[in-house]
Amino acid sequence: MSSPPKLTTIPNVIASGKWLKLEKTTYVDPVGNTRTWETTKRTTRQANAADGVGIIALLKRTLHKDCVVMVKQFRPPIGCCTLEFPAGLIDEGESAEIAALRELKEETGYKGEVVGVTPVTCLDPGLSNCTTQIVMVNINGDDLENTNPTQQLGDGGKYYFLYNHTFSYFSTIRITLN
Ligand SMILES: Nc1nc(=O)[nH]c2c1ncn2[C@H]1C[C@H](O)[C@@H](COP(=O)(O)OP(=O)(O)O)O1
Repeated sequence: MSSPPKLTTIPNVIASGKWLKLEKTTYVDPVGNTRTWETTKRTTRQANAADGVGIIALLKRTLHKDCVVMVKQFRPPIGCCTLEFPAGLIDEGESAEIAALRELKEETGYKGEVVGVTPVTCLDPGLSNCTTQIVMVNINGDDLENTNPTQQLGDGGKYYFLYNHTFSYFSTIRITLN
């Protein structure tokens, strides 16, 4: 089976904010028609890295069933709380693995160990060029450092808001696996 031709695209910025921009992307389709597509992009993208990581973290404790660690948090675009895998943007100079362990510590308080990482994937390519790597992490729940995990939410931006509503807006949920 032959692979589809790589298309040349020309972006034209329609609107730009601190975190996101909206572009009109012009491209020529495989039969020669010039078309456009409305595309959102993150302004924070680092060279040679995915935009962010999603973390599938397994909490392992002696005499307990394993748990998947998730976070409940308020998400402004949908105006309500979601139950999600811990996740976050990759900072400048970070690998996906380092970003995953940092975000897991910040959002749940757990110290983890990376056991796997996926290739870069695009979760909503009809909307955005935004990319993610899923990082698989094990948490040794018997480790003293992991017996009383405390979130490390900063005191700026959304976290200031979250600090005052910690329980209802950002909490760790453990789902037991059978
Ligand atoms: N689209 C966004 N709009 C904002 O107003 N602010 C945003 C957007 N995307 C990210 N951010 C800000 C909010 C946080 O202060 C930082 C980092 O978020 P991070 O924790 O890495 O990622 P999520 O948990 O997935 O929000 O970026």
